[in-house]
Amino acid sequence: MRNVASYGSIAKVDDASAPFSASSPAASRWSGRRVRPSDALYRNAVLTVACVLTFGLYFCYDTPGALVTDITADLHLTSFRYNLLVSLYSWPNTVMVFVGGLLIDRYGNRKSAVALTLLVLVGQLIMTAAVTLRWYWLLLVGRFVFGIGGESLNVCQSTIVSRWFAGHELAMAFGFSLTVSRIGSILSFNTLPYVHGVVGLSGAFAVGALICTLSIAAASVFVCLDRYAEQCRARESPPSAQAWRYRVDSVEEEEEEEATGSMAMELEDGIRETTTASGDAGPSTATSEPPERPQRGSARTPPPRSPLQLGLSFWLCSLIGMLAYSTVFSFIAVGGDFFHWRYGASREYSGFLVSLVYDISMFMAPLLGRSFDQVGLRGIFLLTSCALSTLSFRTLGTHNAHGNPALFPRIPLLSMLTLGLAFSGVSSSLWPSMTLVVPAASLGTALGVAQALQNFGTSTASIFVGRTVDDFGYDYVMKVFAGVSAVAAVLAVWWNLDDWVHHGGRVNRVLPPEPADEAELRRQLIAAGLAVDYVPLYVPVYVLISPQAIDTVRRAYYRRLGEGEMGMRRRDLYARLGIAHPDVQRKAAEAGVRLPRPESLQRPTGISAAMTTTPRGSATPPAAPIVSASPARSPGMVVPSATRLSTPMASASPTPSPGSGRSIEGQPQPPPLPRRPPSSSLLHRSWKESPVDRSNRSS
Ligand SMILES: C[C@H](NC(=O)[C@@H](N)CCCCN)C(=O)O
Repeated sequence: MRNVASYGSIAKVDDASAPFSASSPAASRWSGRRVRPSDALYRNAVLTVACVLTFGLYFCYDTPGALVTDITADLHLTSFRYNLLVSLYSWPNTVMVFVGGLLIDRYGNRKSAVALTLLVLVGQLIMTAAVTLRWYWLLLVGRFVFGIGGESLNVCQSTIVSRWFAGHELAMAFGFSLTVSRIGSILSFNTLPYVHGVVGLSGAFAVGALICTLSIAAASVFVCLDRYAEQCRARESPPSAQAWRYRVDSVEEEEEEEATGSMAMELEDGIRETTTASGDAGPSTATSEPPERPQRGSARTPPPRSPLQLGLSFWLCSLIGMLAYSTVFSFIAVGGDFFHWRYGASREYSGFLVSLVYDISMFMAPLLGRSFDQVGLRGIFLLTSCALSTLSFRTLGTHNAHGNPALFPRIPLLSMLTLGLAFSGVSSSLWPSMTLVVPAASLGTALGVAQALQNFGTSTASIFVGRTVDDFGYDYVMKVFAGVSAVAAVLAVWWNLDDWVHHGGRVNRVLPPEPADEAELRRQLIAAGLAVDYVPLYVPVYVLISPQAIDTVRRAYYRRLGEGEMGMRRRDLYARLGIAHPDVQRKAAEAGVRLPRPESLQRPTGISAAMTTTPRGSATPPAAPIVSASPARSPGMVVPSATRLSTPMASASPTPSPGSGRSIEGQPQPPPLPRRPPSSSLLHRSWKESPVDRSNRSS
């Protein structure tokens, strides 16, 4: 997968470790226990404030559109001047939002959220002052500032959502954020004309500024919630545990490792964890923002990737978004005019048809998001949505002899319904998919690039429409839009194939349940002494010296010697008794090495010494201890088979008593047998008593 340090996971880590048991957050608050970041209430609060972050932005973004006739009349704007004002949101963002993404990766979501909501407010206040003073140039300045803050705020919101809700809630959380944004747009279109009638243009812009303060309040609450989550995590997780990061299952391991310099282990029962000495990059990450930037304390902290390193999958996804969004956004900008011109629709009905795109998206976004979380298929849905978009524009642009749409005669409503569905599908599947194809540390950068491309596409499409409509008419524009959507669909096919072939179909997979459960399981294992809470650097070492690894090597070696299970057991018995195996004695004799006397062979170190002095180096390996593959279970705890891999030998075996020593690998020995003088009769009896052993011996 790709690694997103899910706040969900972090929250559950808190959940697992915190000494709370009450399930109702409200009840627990009254009973004295603190609310934990993993509580549903807490997470819903985070989602709410994350959604409200862009509410003011979307309300104000659509203010010129909602007041187009009033603005142009009151400020005496030509069509060109009006369009310049509108497009000044997008043009700077073909570059600036990319810079914003980099800064978000660098400074983190909390600082960014506050700074960007403030910037949006400042932009809106400048515009309010401009319409009051009737200074057009100031209006342009205000829109410019507003746009710079606004698009980066979109990116910031996406990174917050993806980090708190990574996993099986991701798309739904994105869906809710889209819904709130759409409500902002719809509210703007439906209330501002009335507000303007009551308080005038300045008042209408001031209402927008007022709503922007809501977003600032949301950003402030987010800072508190996020910081509290970080504190919980820091308090309840030991530093080494903080280095654990749980992966969203959809980013390939190799990408993860490449991106974070980490090592991923796949445990036997499919638990996938990533340990990392890194995390999101940033200068202030050492201790300040664990949820965003988990502790690393390592020089291996990778910087966010440069856009060129983000991979084909990301670029395809961004291009699809650019094409799909640019057609819809620029259509929305001229839709009212189009319906009036083509169908003679009234201003109200045209407005209704255009707003259907947002209306449908508002309702569909969380529903689609939930479906994506449950069935996956984001990539397939993005492809279907692009195809549906093609169909919608094609039907709007193809007309019969009477000038009515050929496929849906006199019912542009149907085309708009399908376009609304298509737009919902694109917006609901694109952004969650985006978070699955790039490493967490580069998410801000990636979303910045994607938004920059989208702004470039939208600005270009708007200019294209402006220049084309007069000469070739709307039908031509609709056909071009259908063609652009078809290209997006083709890219979506490519994107799906690439993802399927190279990444195992991650964008279409159902994300696993929150890895929090795994975190809890690990915590229980550690508490029970059945797993180690090791630091990332030790992981490769641990894999190499794990009981399984040693046992595998031992078995492979013995098999080469032609020995079966019983032969191996016999060697174990020798080892327990601290006696050199006859093979060892023979090889020692061949090599001219004097074995220590039997008394000293009681100590495995004696064996080790004897073994290591074997000149050929390939002499019989030490008799490795029998490793228990079934550690004891603590009451009420489910221990998966994975336990074996994560169970240190030290905890699987009692502490070696003096004299039991360690094998050559430094592993603790199983409990020693009662110390008695080595006796060949004892060994003899052991063999003789087992018929299997007997046959083994004779063979
Ligand atoms: C999330 C996405 N928004 C964007 O991509 C913004 N760049 C566009 C803002 C335009 C607001 N009407 C979306 O709205 O689906």
